Amino acid sequence: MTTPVIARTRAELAAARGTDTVAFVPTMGALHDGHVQLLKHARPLGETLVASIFVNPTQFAPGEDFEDYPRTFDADLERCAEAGVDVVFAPAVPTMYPSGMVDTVTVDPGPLGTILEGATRPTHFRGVLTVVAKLFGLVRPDVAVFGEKDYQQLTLIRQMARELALGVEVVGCPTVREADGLAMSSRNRYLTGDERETAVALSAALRAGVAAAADGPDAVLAAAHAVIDPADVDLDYLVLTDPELGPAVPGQDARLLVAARVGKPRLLDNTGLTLGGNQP
Ligand SMILES: Nc1ncnc2c1ncn2[C@@H]1O[C@H](COP(=O)(O)OP(=O)(O)OP(=O)(O)O)[C@@H](O)[C@H]1O
Ligand SMILES: CC(C)(CO)[C@@H](O)C(=O)[O-]
Ligand code: BAL
Repeated sequence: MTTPVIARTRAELAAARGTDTVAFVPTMGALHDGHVQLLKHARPLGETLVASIFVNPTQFAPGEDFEDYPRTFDADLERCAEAGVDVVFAPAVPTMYPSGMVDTVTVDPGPLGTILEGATRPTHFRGVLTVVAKLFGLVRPDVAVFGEKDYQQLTLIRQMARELALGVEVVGCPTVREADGLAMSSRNRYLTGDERETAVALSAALRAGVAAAADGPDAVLAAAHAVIDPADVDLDYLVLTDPELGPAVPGQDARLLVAARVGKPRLLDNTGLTLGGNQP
């Protein structure tokens, strides 16, 4: 087991990073087995493995859970050590935002940032992409690993790295689930016992959609909707797209994405599938 170096400042990070190739896993902490899987996936992808733990204020809108977001630094450090992390970058807010939260240059996520999550959280992806761009600038990774659980985020970060030529290879990692199918998420700890049982409907809906894939897009959506009881689950969206989040095409690979509030937390899940049906 390694003991990670903890870097709090930009100078400490630069010293700890060294000159070897770097694989990087950005997180907001409250680490669970999903994060550990990302770290294990990233471990062989660089000589040095850097994880960041930073609850980024600019991706939370006023009234969202920035203050309440779980912070479990000591336990996170143990999980990082077990997963072979060399450097944990855990900056304070002014280290990431030296001028305060008033950066005049930010990353515009473009049209993809306004749909799905972006329709409900209109400032979210600007905050995510801006902090990820800053983290890339500070950590200077060769490879960065993100979870498919946040599929729209992964898609946007890939697009940013490609279109802004950031020189970072963005790698996606499959969603890690609880035994009953619920996607692991730091916010699952907000669920009460009853809500935890209800929350399994999201992954069950995705499985029902996948089981109907051969019958085409309408059948997928009908099967998935049939699993969700609107009395318990406050559904935000349940949609079928192509893998780039454009319109789904019969006969081709697709993505089925769901977001819903179950009690306090807003939960996300998604899956890949191949649609039956005739191509137009
Ligand atoms: N169940 C999971 N499987 C795979 N990757 C995951 C999972 N949960 C989170 N990740 C990934 O971990 C990285 C850090 O995510 P973050 O720290 O926001 O955790 P989270 O569990 O998604 O938290 P939240 O509950 O706030 O959405 C992201 O790339 C995210 O997609
Ligand atoms: C990518 C990220 C670390 C940026 O704050 C965050 O959105 C997350 O943990 O998914
Ligand atoms: N993993 C998503 C981070 C957020 O909801 O702010």
